[in-house]
Amino acid sequence: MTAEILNGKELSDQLKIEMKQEVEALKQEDIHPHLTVILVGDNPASKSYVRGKEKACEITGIASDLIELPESVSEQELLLVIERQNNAKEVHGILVQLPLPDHIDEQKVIHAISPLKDVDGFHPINIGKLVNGEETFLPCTPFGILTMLESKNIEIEGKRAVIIGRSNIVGKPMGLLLLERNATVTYCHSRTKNLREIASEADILVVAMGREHAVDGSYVKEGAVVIDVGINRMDNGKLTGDVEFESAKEKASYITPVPRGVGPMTITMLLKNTIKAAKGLSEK
Ligand SMILES: Nc1nc2c(c(=O)[nH]1)N[C@@H](CN(C=O)c1ccc(C(=O)N[C@@H](CCC(=O)O)C(=O)O)cc1)CN2
Repeated sequence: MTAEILNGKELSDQLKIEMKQEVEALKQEDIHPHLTVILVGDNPASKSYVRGKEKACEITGIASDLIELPESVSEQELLLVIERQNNAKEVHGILVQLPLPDHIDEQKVIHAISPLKDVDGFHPINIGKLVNGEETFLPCTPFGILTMLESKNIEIEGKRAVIIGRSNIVGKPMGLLLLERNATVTYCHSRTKNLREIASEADILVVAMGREHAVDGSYVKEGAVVIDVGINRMDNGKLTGDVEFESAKEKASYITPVPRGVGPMTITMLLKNTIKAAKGLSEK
């Protein structure tokens, strides 16, 4: 079997056209979706992701502000900036680009963002709603993966899903979303024994390990859907995933590439959440 490629870039472009129309319609009702992105320091990858977010807002007509703070900013100062954005009536969504410098407590920062403006879906109130299966902002990467699966009508119910990686922003919420859709979910991580054996039982295999080519075709069941969340820069400067694409693609039914797979969907789902926040606030 050779897999069909799940092209996140193409799907993102299509969704952005639809969102542009939705934003135009909202503006007719005097609702102007507005996102504030806060970037601390000058990590090149973070800067590039933030630029991608600004560009995507521009394409869809969403207003965006970028607040750039120096690496040396204190936690207190950052919390004050967030508080100001929480109180700014025109702002619907707030996002603090991660990771943050070591002297800043990431959880404290996430807690400080109003749950109503938490378009990353990282606030414990929103995570709690996700656990309960209540309507909320879904974390953008898992939301993007789900949207890719749905775009191909890939069945989730009753399927065995294996998630390799247990981060708060990808692995944990991904498992919850699949569980909510009646998949049988197994989480694996760095201490998991017999990883290959467990992974090769998956109908849906999500790999978010942060290690170049950690998973190859021998981890993939014939006909499985393989989702690669990894973004690793190789010595030659090119990007590659956590999955060794060539061997995995020979076994899978669907597979995401890196680049142009999950990454672009992360940004597109942020726009979806910002529009949702704008609609929610307008109902008040
Ligand atoms: N506050 C947040 N911080 C971070 C998140 C997040 O969802 N919220 N996720 C990641 C980074 N990220 C978005 O912020 C992100 C990662 C990758 C891509 C992407 O489009 N990747 C491209 C390749 C880009 C390149 O050339 O470097 C691809 O895969 O095709 C977008 C967004 C951590 N931080």
